[in-house]
Amino acid sequence: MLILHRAGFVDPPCLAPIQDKVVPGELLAIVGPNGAGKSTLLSLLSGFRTSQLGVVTLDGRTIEAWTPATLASRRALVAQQEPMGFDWSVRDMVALGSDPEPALVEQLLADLELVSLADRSVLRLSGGERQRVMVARGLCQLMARRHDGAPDGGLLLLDEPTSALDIGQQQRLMRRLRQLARQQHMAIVCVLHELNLAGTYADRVWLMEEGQRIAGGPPEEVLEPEDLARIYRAELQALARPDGGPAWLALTP
Ligand SMILES: Nc1ncnc2c1ncn2[C@@H]1O[C@H](COP(=O)(O)OP(=O)(O)OP(=O)(O)O)[C@@H](O)[C@H]1O
Repeated sequence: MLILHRAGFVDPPCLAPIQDKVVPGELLAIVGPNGAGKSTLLSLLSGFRTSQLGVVTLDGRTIEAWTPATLASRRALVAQQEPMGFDWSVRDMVALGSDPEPALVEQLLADLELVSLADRSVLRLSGGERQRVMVARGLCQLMARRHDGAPDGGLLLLDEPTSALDIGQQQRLMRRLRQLARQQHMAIVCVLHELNLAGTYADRVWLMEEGQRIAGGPPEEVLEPEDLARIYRAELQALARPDGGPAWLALTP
């Protein structure tokens, strides 16, 4: 489990202290306008930047105390627009750095709808295909390196994983991530711009504004149409859902 103990940054990009945890089995969405600090927060959660205020602990140890190799077995970060590097095949890219069982790679290729592309060079993919390859690679990193004593499925951090996906791919990816969080007992954190995806699939939502997490909780509590219209400076129409979940949000013409 990852716990933020009033962790944050004072040097730019700044992040006001956050006290919260990310729990195995949950899908957590981070939302907020451009420049609100979502990627900055991911750099804190991943340990790529060290907290300058409180501390971040993973499985009870400060994140800096982990060696790179053991940390890589417990958390994976898929950044926005990761470089593809060399002329690897999709299958090799998914497995890169993880030494997985071949069956795991084939399973992930099937899960992310990449089977027909498995032997193609990653340099010859569309934007959405590339995005799914990098999500599969992040999952492979955690699932291949899982050791017997691991308390849970680890922490997967995804920065805008749906930004290049069509609506069908968005739906299938978000459903699969939610299912993997449950089945693998994995904590999955997604930065999302599409608020309806956060409202539909996330167990909890953190809302960022100007370097602060201003709300955190179940989607129906955090995704308040009036607050969102103000924060995003957008004119929104809120449509009630029959199941009583958070309202669907549409842009007014
Ligand atoms: N190295 C840096 N030095 C100073 N400020 C930075 C640096 N990197 C980012 N920033 C600023 O910090 C703020 C937060 O950036 P961040 O990338 O976390 O936002 P974001 O919420 O992920 O935005 P987006 O939705 O556009 O991806 C922005 O105002 C950005 O300009």
